[in-house]
Amino acid sequence: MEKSPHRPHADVQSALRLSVENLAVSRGGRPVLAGVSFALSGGEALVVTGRNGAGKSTLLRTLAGLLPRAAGEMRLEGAGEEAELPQQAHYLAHADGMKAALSLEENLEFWSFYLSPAADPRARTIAEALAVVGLSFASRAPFGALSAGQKRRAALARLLVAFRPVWLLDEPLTALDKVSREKFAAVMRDHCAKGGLIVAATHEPLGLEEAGELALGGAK
Ligand SMILES: Nc1ncnc2c1ncn2[C@@H]1O[C@H](COP(=O)(O)OP(=O)(O)OP(=O)(O)O)[C@@H](O)[C@H]1O
Repeated sequence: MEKSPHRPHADVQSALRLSVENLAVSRGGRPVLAGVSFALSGGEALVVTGRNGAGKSTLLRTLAGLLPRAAGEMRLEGAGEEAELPQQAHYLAHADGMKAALSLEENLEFWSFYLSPAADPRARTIAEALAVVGLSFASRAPFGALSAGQKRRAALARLLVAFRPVWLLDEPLTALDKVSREKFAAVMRDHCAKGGLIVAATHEPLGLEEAGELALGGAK
């Protein structure tokens, strides 16, 4: 199960490193993950694959600090003083994490402040993030009035309005059309080019051709 993804951007010299060793996680008293090990550095991406129920979401939730480990180690190095992985990571789940009655702008204002209360030059403004995901025209619309793909694009904008070096993405392309998929692939490549790292669970190609792959088979 161990996999070492190769470097998509050899020129990126980043001290950022995420290492996971012998991770085991149980859910509902049943082992879901066992012996999961991988390591990746700034500039790299890891694509997590596996059948339904293999434990992809479980792995991401564990990395995000939302599920306890039964065994194993997870370490993030080189991210600065506040080096705890959950505080350094954006976690994009299946759910979009937005309030239906608030406008897109209001939702992103909340996330920007919540995720990064201090101004950070590496973060995009809300207007910039909405432009990147092609939703400038809907900034005042209530989130609940958006289409499924527009909602997902809004959720992706959340990754941009606060800077976090680690992106944990669960099926990020769900409901996105072809153009939006290509745009988001470029956003992910840009994040890696700037020294960030990505762990993404997916059933379909993400457009990160040089990413490593971790194929989960589920715990025996
Ligand atoms: N809240 C829960 N309580 C108990 N078991 C759970 C819970 N959530 C998930 N599981 C179990 O954990 C296992 C792994 O689920 P997980 O969602 O991580 O799989 P996945 O690989 O992401 O699947 P999919 O491709 O369907 O999204 C499954 O067998 C599932 O039934």
